[in-house]
Amino acid sequence: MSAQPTTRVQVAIRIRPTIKKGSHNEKVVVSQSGHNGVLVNEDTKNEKKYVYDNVFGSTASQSDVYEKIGRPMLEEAYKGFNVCLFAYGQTGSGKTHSLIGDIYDEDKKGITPRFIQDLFDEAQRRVDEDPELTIKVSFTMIEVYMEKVHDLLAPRQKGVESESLEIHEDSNRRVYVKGASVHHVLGYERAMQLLKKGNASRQTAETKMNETSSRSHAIMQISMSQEFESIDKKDLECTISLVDLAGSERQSKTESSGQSFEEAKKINHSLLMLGRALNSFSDRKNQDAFISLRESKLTRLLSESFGGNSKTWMLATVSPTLYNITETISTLDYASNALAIKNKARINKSIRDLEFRDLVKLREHLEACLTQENEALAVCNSKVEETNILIAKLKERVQTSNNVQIETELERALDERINITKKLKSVLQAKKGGSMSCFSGVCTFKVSAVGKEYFTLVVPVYDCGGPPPLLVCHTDTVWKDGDATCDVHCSEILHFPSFASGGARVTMWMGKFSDSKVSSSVVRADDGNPQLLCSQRFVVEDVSSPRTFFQEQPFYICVEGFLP
Ligand SMILES: Nc1ncnc2c1ncn2[C@@H]1O[C@H](COP(=O)(O)OP(=O)(O)OP(=O)(O)O)[C@@H](O)[C@H]1O
Repeated sequence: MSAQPTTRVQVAIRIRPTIKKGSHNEKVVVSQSGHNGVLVNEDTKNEKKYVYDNVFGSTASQSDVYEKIGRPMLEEAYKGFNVCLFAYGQTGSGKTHSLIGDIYDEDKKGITPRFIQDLFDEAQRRVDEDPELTIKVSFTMIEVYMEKVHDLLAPRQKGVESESLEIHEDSNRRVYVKGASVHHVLGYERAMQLLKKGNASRQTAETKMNETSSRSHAIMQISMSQEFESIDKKDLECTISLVDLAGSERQSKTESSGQSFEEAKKINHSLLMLGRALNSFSDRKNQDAFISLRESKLTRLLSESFGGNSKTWMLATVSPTLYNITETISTLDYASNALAIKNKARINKSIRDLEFRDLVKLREHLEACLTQENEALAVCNSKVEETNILIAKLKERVQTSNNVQIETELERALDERINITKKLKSVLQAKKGGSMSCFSGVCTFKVSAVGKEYFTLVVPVYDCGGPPPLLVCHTDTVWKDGDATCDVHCSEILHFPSFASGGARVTMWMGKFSDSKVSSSVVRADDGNPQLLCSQRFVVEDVSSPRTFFQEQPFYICVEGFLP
């Protein structure tokens, strides 16, 4: 597999303005230094400077923050990269203010509404420029509260706790929340309605530090696809994740008790796990990071954003006062760790694009077969024509003389014609490979863990007059003494198109090892779906860790259908 270029997580700090509360020590000890520095000045002797990608002082506007973070994210999203922004900081330091703000006030609205507005404006501009382009946008919003995942956009009944959802991984090892509602959105207004609804459903409570403190981590996810009618242009898709983390807090300061205390414990635990994962990544102990990302719901959901297929931004918010100095330093250290994390983002080309390319290749292949068959047919026809002429001449001579030699010649010529006809048939049969291929599609998957995994793969076949075929598979993977063994079994093809009644064949191979290609025999559909019973073992020796093996070994299965 070719190496992906790495991109570093972009880290910005926002220092909030002071709020007069009277009783606290409001002495300002944290300030901006240049466009990317933070100066911490607890007393005149202890001055420390931190450096990041961007720093916003207490007078920075919402628009300043958007231009430095939101706009570059939008540009990357339109190129087809997954992008993620997460806001981290002490409770009351301005995460929700920066990420969402007041959506009804032009000056006070945060990064998310500005991003969505620009996303739709840009979509309109692109569609006006290219009428063959369709841009689709969908919106999902979930929260992690007390280590449970909830859909913030699902209808809620008062007093009834909403359903807790499971986190799953698809065959490409992408994490998703099963059952979270996906809302297709046509414009800014609808997106704002959803954002407002999701925000209102979020768990908030009044604490000593913040009147409307977010008690959950909220993840807003926007999926965007750019589909072109012309097959010359590549379809693109991406996921945009905007994460408003619950605030880190010290129980002594927030004076939480009872339910609030339990909430605070869970919040602090998940943030601690996230911090450990950041530490491991910045220390490059990736093996440990892999493990810690699975230790809380939050880190699991954010796993792609650290070290994975995403361009990631972090906005850490801090208070400038001496009263909050311990939390501020902890946030600044947290953010410094994030500076060292490198991701492997790649442009996401959609499956539809592959279908088009497969279709074009198939058409070229069929046209080449047809040309070859026509040429073979023309050669055979001319030979048959020649022997017919010879036979006619010999018959004429037999009629005029009764020569034995001529009769023998005639018999030989007749035999030759039979042979040529037989040859013609076998040439045509060989060219068709038994029967004529009518579709082919290549599916890809990765194994996610040692053991058995059952799954179905969508066969990317374009225009087969119904739902695309589904390949039912399972894998059985063992990692022993440094050798990884993976048995891949294909058992059935569902939704098999009826026009391919000549049967089906599967060919499997493993990414790096194209010489590992193996094909099954052609299995007839016989009025139903082809039952394949096709298994193949792939072995890779000297694998340093199963994780390397799983992440780097895509498997491919080509499914072909044949005409009768
Ligand atoms: N940069 C800022 N400029 C003006 N007001 C701000 C700024 N940052 C925060 N605030 C105000 O401070 C209050 C608390 O901010 P916010 O709710 O965004 O904090 P938070 O970090 O999300 O806290 P929590 O983690 O408890 O949810 C809000 O009233 C918000 O409008």
